[in-house]
Amino acid sequence: MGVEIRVDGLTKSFGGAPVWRDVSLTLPSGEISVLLGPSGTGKSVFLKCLVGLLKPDRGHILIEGHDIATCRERELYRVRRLFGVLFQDGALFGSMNLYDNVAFPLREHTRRSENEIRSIVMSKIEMVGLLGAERKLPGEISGGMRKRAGLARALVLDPEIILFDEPDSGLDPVRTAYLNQLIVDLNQQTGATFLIVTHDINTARTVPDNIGLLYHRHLAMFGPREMCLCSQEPVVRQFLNAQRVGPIGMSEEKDADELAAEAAAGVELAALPPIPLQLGPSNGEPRPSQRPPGQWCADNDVTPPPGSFEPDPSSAASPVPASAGAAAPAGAGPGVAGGDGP
Ligand SMILES: Nc1ncnc2c1ncn2[C@@H]1O[C@H](COP(=O)(O)OP(=O)(O)OP(=O)(O)O)[C@@H](O)[C@H]1O
Repeated sequence: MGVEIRVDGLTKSFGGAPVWRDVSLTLPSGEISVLLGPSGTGKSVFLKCLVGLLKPDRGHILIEGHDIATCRERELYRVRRLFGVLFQDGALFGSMNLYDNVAFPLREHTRRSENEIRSIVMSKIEMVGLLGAERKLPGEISGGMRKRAGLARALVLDPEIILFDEPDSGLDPVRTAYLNQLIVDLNQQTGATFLIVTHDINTARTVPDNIGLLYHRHLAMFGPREMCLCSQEPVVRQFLNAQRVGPIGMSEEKDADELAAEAAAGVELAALPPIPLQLGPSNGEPRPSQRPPGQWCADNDVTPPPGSFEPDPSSAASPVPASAGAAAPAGAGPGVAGGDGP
C-alpha cells in the first residue's frame, strides 16, 4: 500500500502572479511528509494541484505512471480514486449524521450493498475512535470529533495517498496531540502515503518522516526530518523556531534594510532546539519507514543540537521504540542519541 508522488518543476500562478515556481520533490511511498510555510505561500494550492483540482502552469505530478498535471479528465478521475483528503473543517454535510457522511463516498462511487457499506463504515468509525457517535449530526459534536469523522470519510475508499489540510486548525494542544497519534497509527495500519499541511511546529517536529517549507514563491527545503531540524538555512531556522528574527517578515519577506538593521543591532537567530524523538505508533511497534534516531545526522556527519533524541518524560507521545536501534550521530556528546528510546 502507498504510492510515491513525484513532483517535477511545478509552477502555478493566478492572473500572472506566481504562487510558486519550479517546485520539485518526491513524497516517498508510505511515508509521512509535512508541508510548512508562512500564510499565503501556496500550501493549499499545492494540495489542490496534487489532487487535480487546480491545473499547474508547468511541470509534472507523476503517480503510478500518470501525470496529473497534464492527463485528461477520464484518467484524472481514475487517479483521484487513490486519494483521500481531510479538509480543514472536515467538510461534512451538516444535514447527514456521521454514519451517512462516512458512507457517502461508498454510495457515490461503488456498487456495494448496504450490508457491505455498513461493515466498512463501522470499521473506519472504529479506527478513528468514534464508535457510538455515528448517529450524531456534525453540529452536535466537537471540532475534534468532526475532524475524526472527516478522517473516517477520507479513509473509506482505502486510499493510497491521504492529504491533510491543516488537520490541527482550531484544535487545542491536547486534541492536537491525540490527532497526531491517530495519524501516526493510521499510517502504520494503512501504509498509505501521507502529506500534512500544518502551521503547528510541534506536529512538524515530531510526526513526519520528511519536512518541506514553501517560502517566497519557491520550495525552500524538502528532505528528511532530521536534515530540516538541523538546517542552518536562516528561513528554515526562523520558521521551525517560530521567531521574529530572520528573513520572514510580518506579511512578506523582510527587505535588505530590515535585515541589515537586524544584523547591525547584533540580533542573531537563536540556537537550534534539540531534535525530539519521532512519534511512534501507540502499539509500540516501529513505524513502517522507521529509521534509527540520529541516523541521518550520523550518515551526513552533522552534529545534532545538544539534548537531541532524548525521551521527553513530560510527553504523552509514544516515541519510537528503542528496538529501532539508535545510531550515534557524528560528534554526538553524552546523552545524545545512542540508546535513545523510551
Ligand atoms: N482560486 C484562486 N484564484 C486566485 N488566487 C488564488 C486562488 N486560490 C488561491 N489563490 C491565492 O494563492 C495564494 C496562496 O493561497 P493558499 O491558500 O494556497 O495559501 P496557504 O499557504 O495555504 O495559506 P494559509 O496558510 O493562510 O492557509 C494566495 O495569495 C491566494 O490568494
